[in-house]
Amino acid sequence: MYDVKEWRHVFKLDPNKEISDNHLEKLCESGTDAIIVGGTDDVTLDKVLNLMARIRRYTVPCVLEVSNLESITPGFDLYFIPSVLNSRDIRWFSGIHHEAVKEYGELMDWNEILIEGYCILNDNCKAAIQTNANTNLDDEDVIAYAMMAEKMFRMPIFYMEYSGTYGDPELVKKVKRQLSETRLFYGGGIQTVQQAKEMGQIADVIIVGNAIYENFDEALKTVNN
Ligand SMILES: CC(C)=CCC/C(C)=C/CC/C(C)=C/CC/C(C)=C/CC/C(C)=C/CC/C(C)=C/CC/C(C)=C/COP(=O)(O)OP(=O)(O)O
Ligand SMILES: O=P(O)(O)OC[C@@H](O)CO
Ligand SMILES: [Mg+2]
Repeated sequence: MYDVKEWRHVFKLDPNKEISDNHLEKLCESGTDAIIVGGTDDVTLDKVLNLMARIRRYTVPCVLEVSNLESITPGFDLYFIPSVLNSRDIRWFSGIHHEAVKEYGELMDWNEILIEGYCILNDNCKAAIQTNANTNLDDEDVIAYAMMAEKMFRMPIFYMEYSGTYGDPELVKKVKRQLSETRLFYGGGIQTVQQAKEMGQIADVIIVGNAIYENFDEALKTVNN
């Protein structure tokens, strides 16, 4: 199922973290809609290739969320390219992307590439620090970024990224009301079934990341809620 419009739940696996074969099998066969491979720290080609090969034993769609140019490899079903709308540094919005397209544009299969308009909302997360994101945003600011993603840039995905901390369901609701075409991805701090239910009822897709490494049994239960 490679159509993100059909997705409700995704696990995000960090190539820089260990996962046992047993846990990986349970995630891949859980009924989740896809596995995203992505992270911020030490994402190397070797680690990405290793994780991709292990996920490839299963039929679940497998997506690379590109975090640097060095670790891009063929073999994934889809490629998600983050573009950080609230970065203070244009490199993370379009700069690296421009370099990449200049170098590899002719080789890229645009049918398998989706741009994610990221709005990073947790000041302390690694992605916010790396991209120098302005997280000092009120609700109207976030809604404006969502509208830009959909109406101005026609991005297929608007990603509310609270990485490591649970976000504000009321704000996610307000953003959801603004979007009709662009899919709303919510990620951050989902550790329990209750949280998955709450955000899953609002956002189009919820992403569960760190809980996989911190509380595996609870993370697994977040599917189908
Ligand atoms: C060979 C082949 C098949 C080619 C495919 C062609 C292709 C896809 C080419 C790419 C073209 C392109 C436009 C590339 C641009 C690439 C790029 C590097 C863009 C910048 C990405 C970016 C803005 C990264 C910033 C960080 C970020 C937003 C990361 C997202 C992931 C994230 C937030 C993870 C959570 O962090 P985590 O590490 O889990 O944190 P904790 O440890 O605290 O949990
Ligand atoms: O790791 P957590 O906090 O679950 O966040 C998931 C994902 O949005 C990270 O990019
Ligand atoms: Mg993480």
